[in-house]
Amino acid sequence: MEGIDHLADERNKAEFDVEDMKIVWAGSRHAFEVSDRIARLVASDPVFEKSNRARLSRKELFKSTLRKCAHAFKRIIELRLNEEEAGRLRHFIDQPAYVDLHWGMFVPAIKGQGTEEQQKKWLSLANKMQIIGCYAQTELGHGSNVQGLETTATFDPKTDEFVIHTPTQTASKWWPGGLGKVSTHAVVYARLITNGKDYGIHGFIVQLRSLEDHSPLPNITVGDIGTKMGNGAYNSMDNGFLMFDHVRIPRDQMLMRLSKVTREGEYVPSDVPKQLVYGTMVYVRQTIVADASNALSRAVCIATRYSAVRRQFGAHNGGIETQVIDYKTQQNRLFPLLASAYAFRFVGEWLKWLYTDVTERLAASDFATLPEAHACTAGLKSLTTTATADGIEECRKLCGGHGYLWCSGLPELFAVYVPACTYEGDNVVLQLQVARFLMKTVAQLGSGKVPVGTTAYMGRAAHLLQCRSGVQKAEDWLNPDAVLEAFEARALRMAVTCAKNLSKFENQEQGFQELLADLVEAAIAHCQLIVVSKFIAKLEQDIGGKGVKKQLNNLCYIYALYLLHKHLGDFLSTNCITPKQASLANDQLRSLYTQVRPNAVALVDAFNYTDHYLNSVLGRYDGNVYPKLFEEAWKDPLNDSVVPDGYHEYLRPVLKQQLRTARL
Ligand SMILES: CCCCCCCCCC/C=C\CCCCCCCCCC(=O)SCCNC(=O)CCNC(=O)[C@H](O)C(C)(C)COP(=O)(O)OP(=O)(O)OC[C@H]1O[C@@H](n2cnc3c(N)ncnc32)[C@H](O)[C@@H]1OP(=O)(O)O
Ligand SMILES: Cc1cc2nc3c(=O)[nH]c(=O)nc-3n(C[C@H](O)[C@H](O)[C@H](O)COP(=O)(O)OP(=O)(O)OC[C@H]3O[C@@H](n4cnc5c(N)ncnc54)[C@H](O)[C@@H]3O)c2cc1C
Repeated sequence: MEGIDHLADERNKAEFDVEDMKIVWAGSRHAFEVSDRIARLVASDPVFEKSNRARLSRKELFKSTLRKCAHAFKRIIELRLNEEEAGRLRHFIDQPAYVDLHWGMFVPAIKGQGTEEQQKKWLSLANKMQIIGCYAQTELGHGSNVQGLETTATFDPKTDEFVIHTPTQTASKWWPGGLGKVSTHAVVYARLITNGKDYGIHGFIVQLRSLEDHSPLPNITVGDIGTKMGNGAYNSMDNGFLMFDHVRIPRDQMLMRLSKVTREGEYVPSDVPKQLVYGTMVYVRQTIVADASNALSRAVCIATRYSAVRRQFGAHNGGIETQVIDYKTQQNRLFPLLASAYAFRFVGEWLKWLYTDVTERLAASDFATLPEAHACTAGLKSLTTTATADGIEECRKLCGGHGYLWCSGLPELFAVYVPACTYEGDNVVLQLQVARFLMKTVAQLGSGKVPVGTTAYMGRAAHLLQCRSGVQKAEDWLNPDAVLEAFEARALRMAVTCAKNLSKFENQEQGFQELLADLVEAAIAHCQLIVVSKFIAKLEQDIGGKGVKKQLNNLCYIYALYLLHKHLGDFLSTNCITPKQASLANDQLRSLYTQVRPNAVALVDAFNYTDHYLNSVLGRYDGNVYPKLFEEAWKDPLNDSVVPDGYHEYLRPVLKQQLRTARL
């Protein structure tokens, strides 16, 4: 059956041009061409083989990761790949590795927080990978509470050095990726102490290992924190621990673009917001949002193709059974995830723009949009990673029993992805940042300060607090104004209710702690509004290609109406819509599922994933699932021999014993 396209019928049903949709998904023709070329390059290179990852021991997996990274770097140089191409190469190699932290956090931290001189010195080494760095912030005792970090950097004016020290066990650095076995250097976050005064958390470049033989430098204890969830998965990464025993570094290894310490030990505070020390996290959160659509689309691609291949029930007299994708329950679980993948793609594009915009403003000493950029990156990182992790698990269930097999690609994808809900800020902690931002914005309403950007809708409070939805028939839910008004009114009313409840407390912080759960829900409502509004804004752009806009339109309203259905309690209890209007939204949703159904396989083909990247028997492009499941099963080490190891020691005696007992 090799070579037959089992999904050909599905592909023939499509009502739009897949090639055009591929360009929309990639962001531009150029981005598509780069991705396509690099994906094929990776798929055809045997060093990047990954189908056996589950069967490797941790040590073998780690070594194979080192090999892949070294080979990738060699190819980057040989082929003179630019930054964009190198990024795609790392993406399609699809194996978490120290390079992620080196390029994704160490280098950006130096760029963002280092002086020009420091950048010149350290980036020239880091860019050639003559040093490899990680981002050592989290400690055993504190991760979310950055202000609670305990590691100290005490200035010694006698020697013009900082003394980096781990005063307690809980102060040990714990978790940094790339730290355990690879990094030669780290940006270490520590409390800066000079002239006996603690000035809070600052970044320092610290060498950890010898550049000659890789052994830890004196007074440094470093190692890997141990195996993490799942086979393969994130275990290719050497998340590490690190302790300092009065390690000395020159003063000029404090990252001094923001605040400084002089030769005399005087602390010169930053003349820009001190929160810029958190800038690397804002950058990475933005990349995590962009990446959410990759992970979710991958799971959705697998579940959609398999749902079209898989048949259950519906046959009489041995006839052909129903494709499971035709069940409305399957559609109601799958299509909102398909729509979310597209929604996250577009909100990711927008967030990238916002990040670039705030960076340019900061360079021009305009700090006005920093709080919004922080709130958006934090809130959207939280929203998209939670939905993606849950979505991958839902896709596994959508594939029935076979989804539980490692070779479905879904268990490993889940295990790799789920820590995104925790790293770079726990998702609840991040939504609470959004909530604080919203409470401030609500408090300023009526003060003359006009809310802008993603909170601009709050400026229309007079209308949004009392409006009633005008939806009268199901199709009215396809009106962008009706959808936006419902989402805006819900978000605003939830935020205002929280603010009112907060005002009943004498102590605002105590009130905030008491209302945490409601505040998180208000923050989520605000973030969902952002995603819906950016999807609608995308549809207002000039999108060409046969039938493409129609499909995106359907997906946009599936995303919005599914959220409305899922959070019906919010919409009803805030009186934004009536039960009748909710029921009309459901009718519209079902109709949209019917319209998406013939296009579903083509909509996931538009992601343009190679079989290598998907690494899934169930998600194969050709849909040839069953013979390939057998092939994979035969490859399992347990099937190397017909009679298993241990038979003579442990099985035979039991069987013989039973035989004797049975004879008695
Ligand atoms: C060989 C081939 C190579 C090819 C190339 C490869 C290319 C690869 C590229 C890869 C690219 C990217 C990949 C990246 C991979 C990532 C892998 C993930 C790794 C994960 C790393 C980590 O987890 S690092 C650790 C992260 N830690 C956290 O996130 C901690 C969470 N906590 C916090 O962020 C904060 O402390 C807090 C937000 C919770 C705030 O705490 P607190 O209430 O104590 O507040 P503060 O007193 O500290 O501050 C209060 C005011 O500051 C505002 N604030 C807070 N944070 C920010 C911010 N980030 N920006 C701006 N403002 C901020 C806050 O709002 C308060 O403001 P006011 O209310 O106005 O006072
Ligand atoms: C795979 C992985 C890779 C990582 N890589 C790095 C790295 O490279 N560098 C680095 O420095 N760190 C790294 N980390 C650490 C990561 O950033 C932290 O784990 C993360 O910030 C969460 O902090 P925590 O572990 O202290 O969680 P905690 O804060 O202890 O969270 C525990 C629970 O408490 C809740 N909670 C905490 N505070 C509050 C609050 N104020 N209000 C309400 N609820 C609260 C949380 O919601 C959560 O449910 C990594 C972590 C993982 C899992």
